[in-house]
Amino acid sequence: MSAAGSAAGERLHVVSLPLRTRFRGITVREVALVEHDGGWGEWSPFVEYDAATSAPWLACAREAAAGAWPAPVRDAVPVNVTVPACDPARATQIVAAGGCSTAKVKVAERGQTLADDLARVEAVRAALDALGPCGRVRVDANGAWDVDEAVRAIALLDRAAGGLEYVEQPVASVEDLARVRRRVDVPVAADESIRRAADPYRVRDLEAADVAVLKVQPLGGVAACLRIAEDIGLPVVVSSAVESSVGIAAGVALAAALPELPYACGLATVQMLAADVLVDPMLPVDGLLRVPASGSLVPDRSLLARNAAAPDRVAWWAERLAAVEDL
Ligand SMILES: O=C(O)CCC(=O)c1ccccc1C(=O)O
Ligand SMILES: [Mg+2]
Repeated sequence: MSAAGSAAGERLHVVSLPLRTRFRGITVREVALVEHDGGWGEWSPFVEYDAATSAPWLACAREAAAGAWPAPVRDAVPVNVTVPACDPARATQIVAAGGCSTAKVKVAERGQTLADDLARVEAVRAALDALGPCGRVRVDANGAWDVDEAVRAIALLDRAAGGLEYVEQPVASVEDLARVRRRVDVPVAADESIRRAADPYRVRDLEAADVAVLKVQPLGGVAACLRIAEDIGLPVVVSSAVESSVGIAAGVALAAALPELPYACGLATVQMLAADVLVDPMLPVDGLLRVPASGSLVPDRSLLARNAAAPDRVAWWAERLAAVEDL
């Protein structure tokens, strides 16, 4: 069995979900699901994260399991297809299968060149145009460029995309983000500068971004993100950490509760998984994710069993949970 006991009647179920295409250097996404009093939440900090980094992710899972999400103001959330740093032929397939008119393309991956990124973005633009007239392309560099590299790459990618909707985290530091923003016409989105920062509001104070990307787990849950959204004064894109459908439901709850949602959200990532924990997974139809009426979702027992992680991994997650609780 994949369950391990923990504090106060909480149970942890660890599953190992294969990815269809390598992403962030991983081919399997290991996630823990927290069950408490009939409620469920996902706790899935990446395996390399330490206890302190993993703590807000646990707060998000417990908020979900407690059924403590705010009421939605919309019944569907527009989403983007996510294109890993793959070859152009694979990118074409992913966009065609995704059925979303907005694509987010990973760029600046270690070991690849700008020419690789340009070829991928050109393929994505062509695949979107084959789907319909309103295709949008955004790119995410995960902070990999320096300022000069970013300025040059953004100009070329903007051309290859036939216009970029925005560039996400082109450089690592918030100071550099502000420098890039002053040198390019393409809007700049902040991701790591918010979710990994001691102070997410420096992005606002330095006028470093046009868009705030919020991920519910690293930022401590739906209520915490709603507060950040209100205070940061930027349009928000809710994005996933490549979660099972249970984790995606938390992102959907945030996106559904935001007063304004001007951009497609990065919540279609169940498309990247070859297995999931719900019989009816959180997959978009025509670029829209339906907001579930019941809020937090209950995983299917047989899918939990089928995708259960190995016993040594279950033990590792139980220890990890104990380490977060000892903080
Ligand atoms: O936003 C998306 O389209 C998908 C989610 C995504 O890109 C992501 C997933 C896991 C970890 C980091 C990131 C990221 O946005 O950098
Ligand atoms: Mg990002």
